[in-house]
Amino acid sequence: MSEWAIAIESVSFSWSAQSPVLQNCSLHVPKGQFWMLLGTNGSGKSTLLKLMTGLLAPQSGQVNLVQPVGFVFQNPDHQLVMPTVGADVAFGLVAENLSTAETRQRVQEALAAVNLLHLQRRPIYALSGGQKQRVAIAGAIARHCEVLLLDEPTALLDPDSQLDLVDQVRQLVKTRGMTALWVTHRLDELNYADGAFFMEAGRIVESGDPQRLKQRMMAGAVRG
Ligand SMILES: Nc1ncnc2c1ncn2[C@@H]1O[C@H](COP(=O)(O)OP(=O)(O)OP(=O)(O)O)[C@@H](O)[C@H]1O
Repeated sequence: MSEWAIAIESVSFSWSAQSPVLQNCSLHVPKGQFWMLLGTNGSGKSTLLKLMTGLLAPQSGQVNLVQPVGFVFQNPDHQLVMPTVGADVAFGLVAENLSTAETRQRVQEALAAVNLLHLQRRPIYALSGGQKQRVAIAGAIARHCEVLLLDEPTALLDPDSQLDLVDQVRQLVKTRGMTALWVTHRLDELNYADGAFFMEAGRIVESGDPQRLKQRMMAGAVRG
Protein backbone atom coordinates (compact mmCIF):
# COMPACT_ATOMS: atom_id res chain seq x y z
CA MET A 1 0.00 0.00 0.00
CA SER A 2 1.25 3.48 -0.86
CA GLU A 3 2.49 5.92 1.77
CA TRP A 4 0.63 8.69 -0.09
CA ALA A 5 -2.98 9.72 0.50
CA ILE A 6 -2.79 12.06 -2.50
CA ALA A 7 -0.54 11.28 -5.47
CA ILE A 8 -0.63 13.54 -8.53
CA GLU A 9 1.76 12.44 -11.26
CA SER A 10 2.66 14.66 -14.23
CA VAL A 11 -0.85 15.99 -14.70
CA SER A 12 -1.66 18.36 -17.56
CA PHE A 13 -4.94 20.17 -18.05
CA SER A 14 -6.19 23.03 -20.26
CA TRP A 15 -9.53 24.78 -20.15
CA SER A 16 -8.90 25.74 -23.80
CA ALA A 17 -6.36 24.60 -26.40
CA GLN A 18 -4.56 27.98 -26.36
CA SER A 19 -3.80 28.16 -22.64
CA PRO A 20 -2.57 25.18 -20.63
CA VAL A 21 -3.33 25.64 -16.92
CA LEU A 22 -1.51 22.63 -15.41
CA GLN A 23 1.68 21.43 -17.05
CA ASN A 24 3.30 18.21 -15.87
CA CYS A 25 2.18 19.01 -12.35
CA SER A 26 3.16 16.52 -9.62
CA LEU A 27 2.32 16.62 -5.91
CA HIS A 28 2.34 14.02 -3.12
CA VAL A 29 0.79 14.26 0.35
CA PRO A 30 1.75 11.59 2.91
CA LYS A 31 -1.04 9.82 4.78
CA GLY A 32 -2.08 11.37 8.08
CA GLN A 33 -0.58 14.79 7.36
CA PHE A 34 -1.88 18.34 6.94
CA TRP A 35 -0.39 20.09 3.89
CA MET A 36 -1.13 23.50 2.40
CA LEU A 37 -1.11 24.68 -1.20
CA LEU A 38 -0.20 28.29 -1.91
CA GLY A 39 0.60 30.07 -5.14
CA THR A 40 0.19 33.06 -7.37
CA ASN A 41 -3.32 34.10 -8.47
CA GLY A 42 -4.47 32.02 -11.39
CA SER A 43 -1.61 29.50 -11.04
CA GLY A 44 -4.09 26.59 -11.09
CA LYS A 45 -4.72 25.69 -7.43
CA SER A 46 -8.52 25.44 -7.70
CA THR A 47 -8.25 23.63 -11.02
CA LEU A 48 -5.92 21.07 -9.41
CA LEU A 49 -8.40 20.52 -6.54
CA LYS A 50 -11.22 20.00 -9.06
CA LEU A 51 -9.12 17.30 -10.72
CA MET A 52 -8.62 15.68 -7.32
CA THR A 53 -12.36 15.55 -6.66
CA GLY A 54 -13.00 14.01 -10.07
CA LEU A 55 -15.07 17.03 -11.22
CA LEU A 56 -12.52 17.36 -14.05
CA ALA A 57 -10.40 14.72 -15.77
CA PRO A 58 -6.73 15.38 -16.66
CA GLN A 59 -5.68 15.42 -20.33
CA SER A 60 -2.59 13.45 -19.29
CA GLY A 61 -1.07 12.11 -16.08
CA GLN A 62 -2.43 10.30 -13.04
CA VAL A 63 -4.62 11.43 -10.12
CA ASN A 64 -4.80 9.00 -7.19
CA LEU A 65 -6.45 9.70 -3.85
CA VAL A 66 -7.37 7.39 -1.00
CA GLN A 67 -11.19 7.30 -0.90
CA PRO A 68 -13.60 8.59 0.25
CA VAL A 69 -12.69 12.24 -0.30
CA GLY A 70 -14.49 15.22 1.27
CA PHE A 71 -14.45 18.75 -0.11
CA VAL A 72 -14.90 22.10 1.65
CA PHE A 73 -15.58 25.16 -0.52
CA GLN A 74 -14.58 28.75 0.08
CA ASN A 75 -18.23 29.77 0.53
CA PRO A 76 -20.23 27.32 2.71
CA ASP A 77 -23.50 28.72 1.34
CA HIS A 78 -22.62 26.93 -1.92
CA GLN A 79 -22.35 23.63 -0.07
CA LEU A 80 -24.91 23.41 2.74
CA VAL A 81 -28.28 22.46 1.30
CA MET A 82 -30.54 21.45 4.17
CA PRO A 83 -32.37 23.72 6.64
CA THR A 84 -30.68 22.57 9.85
CA VAL A 85 -27.22 21.47 10.97
CA GLY A 86 -28.14 17.85 11.72
CA ALA A 87 -30.20 17.45 8.54
CA ASP A 88 -27.35 18.76 6.43
CA VAL A 89 -24.81 16.29 7.84
CA ALA A 90 -27.35 13.45 7.47
CA PHE A 91 -28.04 14.45 3.85
CA GLY A 92 -24.51 13.44 2.85
CA LEU A 93 -25.22 9.91 4.08
CA VAL A 94 -28.32 9.27 1.96
CA ALA A 95 -26.42 7.27 -0.66
CA GLU A 96 -25.07 4.90 2.01
CA ASN A 97 -28.50 3.44 2.86
CA LEU A 98 -27.85 3.34 6.59
CA SER A 99 -30.48 2.61 9.22
CA THR A 100 -31.98 5.58 11.05
CA ALA A 101 -30.03 4.66 14.19
CA GLU A 102 -26.74 4.39 12.28
CA THR A 103 -27.35 7.72 10.56
CA ARG A 104 -28.12 9.41 13.88
CA GLN A 105 -25.01 7.94 15.45
CA ARG A 106 -22.76 9.04 12.54
CA VAL A 107 -24.23 12.56 12.56
CA GLN A 108 -23.76 12.95 16.29
CA GLU A 109 -20.23 11.60 16.24
CA ALA A 110 -19.28 13.93 13.36
CA LEU A 111 -20.81 17.01 15.02
CA ALA A 112 -19.07 16.16 18.30
CA ALA A 113 -15.75 15.94 16.41
CA VAL A 114 -16.12 19.59 15.31
CA ASN A 115 -17.61 20.75 18.67
CA LEU A 116 -21.05 21.47 17.21
CA LEU A 117 -23.20 18.77 18.79
CA HIS A 118 -25.08 21.40 20.80
CA LEU A 119 -26.15 23.10 17.54
CA GLN A 120 -27.60 19.99 15.89
CA ARG A 121 -31.10 21.50 15.58
CA ARG A 122 -30.03 25.03 14.72
CA PRO A 123 -31.04 26.46 11.30
CA ILE A 124 -28.08 26.88 8.95
CA TYR A 125 -28.95 30.58 8.45
CA ALA A 126 -28.37 31.18 12.18
CA LEU A 127 -24.73 30.00 12.10
CA SER A 128 -21.55 32.06 11.84
CA GLY A 129 -19.27 31.56 8.82
CA GLY A 130 -16.84 29.48 10.88
CA GLN A 131 -19.66 27.29 12.21
CA LYS A 132 -20.91 26.72 8.65
CA GLN A 133 -17.44 25.56 7.60
CA ARG A 134 -17.44 23.14 10.54
CA VAL A 135 -20.78 21.72 9.40
CA ALA A 136 -19.25 21.11 5.96
CA ILE A 137 -16.30 19.34 7.62
CA ALA A 138 -18.70 17.31 9.81
CA GLY A 139 -20.36 16.13 6.59
CA ALA A 140 -17.03 14.67 5.46
CA ILE A 141 -16.37 13.08 8.85
CA ALA A 142 -19.82 11.47 8.87
CA ARG A 143 -19.01 9.90 5.49
CA HIS A 144 -15.76 8.58 7.02
CA CYS A 145 -13.65 10.51 4.51
CA GLU A 146 -9.97 9.66 4.58
CA VAL A 147 -8.97 12.79 2.67
CA LEU A 148 -10.23 16.35 3.10
CA LEU A 149 -9.66 18.96 0.38
CA LEU A 150 -10.30 22.57 1.43
CA ASP A 151 -10.25 25.40 -1.12
CA GLU A 152 -9.58 28.68 0.73
CA PRO A 153 -11.98 27.72 3.55
CA THR A 154 -11.06 30.79 5.63
CA ALA A 155 -11.31 33.39 2.85
CA LEU A 156 -14.64 34.72 4.19
CA LEU A 157 -13.82 34.41 7.91
CA ASP A 158 -12.61 37.00 10.41
CA PRO A 159 -9.07 36.45 11.81
CA ASP A 160 -10.21 34.71 15.04
CA SER A 161 -12.53 32.26 13.29
CA GLN A 162 -9.85 31.73 10.64
CA LEU A 163 -7.28 30.49 13.15
CA ASP A 164 -9.91 28.47 15.07
CA LEU A 165 -10.79 26.62 11.87
CA VAL A 166 -7.24 25.84 10.82
CA ASP A 167 -6.45 24.65 14.36
CA GLN A 168 -9.56 22.45 14.30
CA VAL A 169 -8.56 20.82 11.01
CA ARG A 170 -5.06 20.21 12.33
CA GLN A 171 -6.53 18.47 15.40
CA LEU A 172 -8.84 16.35 13.24
CA VAL A 173 -5.89 15.25 11.11
CA LYS A 174 -3.82 14.40 14.17
CA THR A 175 -6.54 12.63 16.17
CA ARG A 176 -8.41 10.81 13.38
CA GLY A 177 -5.57 9.95 10.99
CA MET A 178 -7.17 11.92 8.17
CA THR A 179 -5.13 13.66 5.47
CA ALA A 180 -5.90 17.26 4.53
CA LEU A 181 -4.84 19.54 1.69
CA TRP A 182 -5.73 23.18 2.33
CA VAL A 183 -5.47 25.96 -0.28
CA THR A 184 -4.72 29.39 1.13
CA HIS A 185 -3.15 32.79 0.55
CA ARG A 186 -2.74 33.45 4.29
CA LEU A 187 0.80 33.00 5.58
CA ASP A 188 -0.16 32.75 9.29
CA GLU A 189 -1.99 29.50 8.51
CA LEU A 190 1.32 27.89 7.54
CA ASN A 191 2.13 27.60 11.28
CA TYR A 192 -0.39 24.72 11.49
CA ALA A 193 0.83 22.73 8.48
CA ASP A 194 3.10 19.69 8.31
CA GLY A 195 4.20 20.70 4.83
CA ALA A 196 3.42 23.14 2.04
CA PHE A 197 3.51 23.44 -1.74
CA PHE A 198 3.93 26.60 -3.77
CA MET A 199 2.43 26.70 -7.25
CA GLU A 200 3.37 28.95 -10.15
CA ALA A 201 2.08 28.80 -13.72
CA GLY A 202 0.57 25.33 -13.36
CA ARG A 203 3.49 23.65 -11.61
CA ILE A 204 4.62 22.98 -8.06
CA VAL A 205 7.85 24.98 -7.78
CA GLU A 206 8.52 24.52 -4.04
CA SER A 207 7.50 21.88 -1.53
CA GLY A 208 8.41 20.90 2.00
CA ASP A 209 8.93 22.84 5.23
CA PRO A 210 6.06 25.35 5.72
CA GLN A 211 8.20 27.71 7.83
CA ARG A 212 10.84 27.90 5.14
CA LEU A 213 8.17 28.72 2.54
CA LYS A 214 6.69 31.34 4.89
CA GLN A 215 10.07 33.01 5.34
CA ARG A 216 10.76 33.00 1.61
CA MET A 217 7.33 34.51 0.92
CA MET A 218 7.81 37.16 3.62
CA ALA A 219 11.19 38.03 2.13
CA GLY A 220 9.57 38.34 -1.31
CA ALA A 221 11.62 35.46 -2.78
CA VAL A 222 8.31 33.89 -3.92
CA ARG A 223 5.06 35.81 -4.31
CA GLY A 224 1.63 34.40 -3.43
N1 LIG B 1 -14.28 27.24 -15.58
C1 LIG B 1 -13.21 27.78 -16.20
N2 LIG B 1 -13.24 27.99 -17.54
C2 LIG B 1 -12.16 28.53 -18.18
N3 LIG B 1 -11.01 28.91 -17.56
C3 LIG B 1 -10.95 28.73 -16.23
C4 LIG B 1 -12.03 28.16 -15.47
N4 LIG B 1 -11.68 28.11 -14.17
C5 LIG B 1 -10.42 28.63 -14.09
N5 LIG B 1 -9.99 28.99 -15.33
C6 LIG B 1 -8.67 29.58 -15.64
O1 LIG B 1 -7.66 28.67 -15.23
C7 LIG B 1 -6.55 29.39 -14.66
C8 LIG B 1 -6.29 28.85 -13.26
O2 LIG B 1 -7.40 29.20 -12.43
P1 LIG B 1 -7.55 28.64 -10.94
O3 LIG B 1 -8.84 29.16 -10.41
O4 LIG B 1 -7.31 27.18 -10.94
O5 LIG B 1 -6.31 29.38 -10.22
P2 LIG B 1 -6.02 29.60 -8.67
O6 LIG B 1 -4.58 29.35 -8.49
O7 LIG B 1 -6.97 28.83 -7.84
O8 LIG B 1 -6.32 31.18 -8.54
P3 LIG B 1 -6.69 32.09 -7.27
O9 LIG B 1 -5.51 32.05 -6.34
O10 LIG B 1 -6.88 33.43 -7.89
O11 LIG B 1 -7.94 31.52 -6.65
C9 LIG B 1 -6.90 30.87 -14.71
O12 LIG B 1 -6.30 31.42 -15.87
C10 LIG B 1 -8.41 30.86 -14.85
O13 LIG B 1 -8.85 32.00 -15.56
